[in-house]
Amino acid sequence: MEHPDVLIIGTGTAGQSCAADLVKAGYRVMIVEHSDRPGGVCALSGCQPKKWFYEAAETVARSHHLQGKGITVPPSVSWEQICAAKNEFTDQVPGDTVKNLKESGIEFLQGMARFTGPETVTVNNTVIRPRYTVVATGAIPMSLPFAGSKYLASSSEFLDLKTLPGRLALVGGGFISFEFAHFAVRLGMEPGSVHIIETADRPLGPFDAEMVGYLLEATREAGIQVHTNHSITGVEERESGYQVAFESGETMTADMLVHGAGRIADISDLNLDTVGVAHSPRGIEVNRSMVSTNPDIYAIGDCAATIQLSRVADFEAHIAAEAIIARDANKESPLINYDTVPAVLFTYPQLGMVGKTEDALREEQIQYRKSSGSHLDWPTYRRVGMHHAAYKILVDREDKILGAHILSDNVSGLIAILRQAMLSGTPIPELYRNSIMTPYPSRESDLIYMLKSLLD
Ligand SMILES: Cc1cc2nc3c(=O)[nH]c(=O)nc-3n(C[C@H](O)[C@H](O)[C@H](O)COP(=O)(O)OP(=O)(O)OC[C@H]3O[C@@H](n4cnc5c(N)ncnc54)[C@H](O)[C@@H]3O)c2cc1C
Ligand SMILES: NC(=O)c1ccc[n+]([C@@H]2O[C@H](COP(=O)([O-])OP(=O)(O)OC[C@H]3O[C@@H](n4cnc5c(N)ncnc54)[C@H](O)[C@@H]3O)[C@@H](O)[C@H]2O)c1
Repeated sequence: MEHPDVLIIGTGTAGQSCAADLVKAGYRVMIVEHSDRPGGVCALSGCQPKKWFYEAAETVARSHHLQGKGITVPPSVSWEQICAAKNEFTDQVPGDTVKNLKESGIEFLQGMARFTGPETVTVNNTVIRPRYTVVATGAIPMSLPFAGSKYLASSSEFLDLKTLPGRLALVGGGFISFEFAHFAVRLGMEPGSVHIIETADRPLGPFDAEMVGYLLEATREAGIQVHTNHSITGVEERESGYQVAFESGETMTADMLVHGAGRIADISDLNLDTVGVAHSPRGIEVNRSMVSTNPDIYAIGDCAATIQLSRVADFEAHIAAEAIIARDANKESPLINYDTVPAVLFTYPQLGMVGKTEDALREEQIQYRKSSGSHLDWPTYRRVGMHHAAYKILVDREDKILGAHILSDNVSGLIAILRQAMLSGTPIPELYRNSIMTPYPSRESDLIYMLKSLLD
């Protein structure tokens, strides 16, 4: 029997961050991983690898916009080279992960972890009785309710393709489908051959509806077909390709179908019911210190019923580690706050947001003022030939930001500034004044144009 202070299940970004904090604080930490490729989704098949495709796609898209503005021949693309560069990165991840864990003094155990008693976890034949367990098992594509869903490839399989298919249908109109569709049409697929199939009446539910509308214009202009209100009833493999049947009676044929219809917590094999950990299809229920309904078991990252983003997973990991340390020291637990979680969709243009959408403010009957603009023809966008850029900033009665939404070719800088203003409660007049002396001309120096109408 092993008796670590803390057992962490999963070596993704959440598990690694939590383990690093706890070992630094002097805890005996053991981490378990069942995959023969430790390191987690973000590094191996999510945020990082997809960015290799995004960067090349951005260059292609931008060069097309710049035709007639100095670019005469848009670049030609090698999918194979992008994959090789991406694989050079991902191939290092499993080895580096284990090496870093061990060098930091974290005990690494290969195997599938399961709760086998009220206070025990078993990995292979090793029984572990930790003081605390942190579940960081991530998420997997959710199972879909139609016949033939087995024909859908996962996002990881798509990122490992040797060549792009002739016709591609992405099932689900969320983050994964939009990002993949945008880079697939820039990296070799013919306009019109990429489809996004969304069951709801609009895609990208968490984003501001009006901003999504502007992104949809750019998406369609890039040659991507977006089908909303389309419920799949079945998929069949035919000689001509995969035939997708819809509730309406329509059909569509594609050479490849990819799952982009949501991911659910990877917790079904853990035996959570034996240890009294409440969970739902959204994941493990946690309080604001990441404690589950069992006080000795924490849940962080994609397996917790919170938000599935990498840096949210990391932040939750730090909160859980701090909460464990605080508990042992009889101090108050830290609490997480999700009010200013930023999200960026890596399409071209990118769509970024922080805080609330306009719909949410209306629904919650929160009074607000807004400054917004679309199809911006500021020099920033004229220079790069982008005519879909848009923004929306929502403020309360005290001039503090409630939500900010940007559609641009590089949104992260602006979203980070607006998020900092939210965190520090900076009122608009002060943010405007601080933003005058910004490096100029840049995306960020345009902020004063966005804020000006809010000064009245
Ligand atoms: C295609 C794609 C693109 C993405 N892009 C972005 C992005 O641009 N920005 C962003 O913020 N987020 C992005 N995300 C989301 C981000 O990847 C996740 O939020 C993040 O990886 C979650 O980390 P995690 O540590 O919670 O889980 P994971 O990284 O999934 O790690 C969980 C680990 O636990 C292991 N495990 C599971 N069960 C057990 C068990 N019983 N015993 C032992 N080990 C177990 C798994 O094998 C895995 O290694 C993307 C996701 C995908 C799929
Ligand atoms: N840039 C980023 O930060 C980034 C990129 C990729 C993924 N992610 C994370 O990974 C998570 C999973 O991504 P995702 O794109 O799979 O999910 P998602 O939750 O973003 O979108 C899923 C979409 O699929 C739709 N859907 C559900 N069932 C369907 C069906 N049967 N047919 C058609 N449509 C259906 C939903 O209505 C929804 O719009 C995201 O929620 C996000 O948190 C983040």
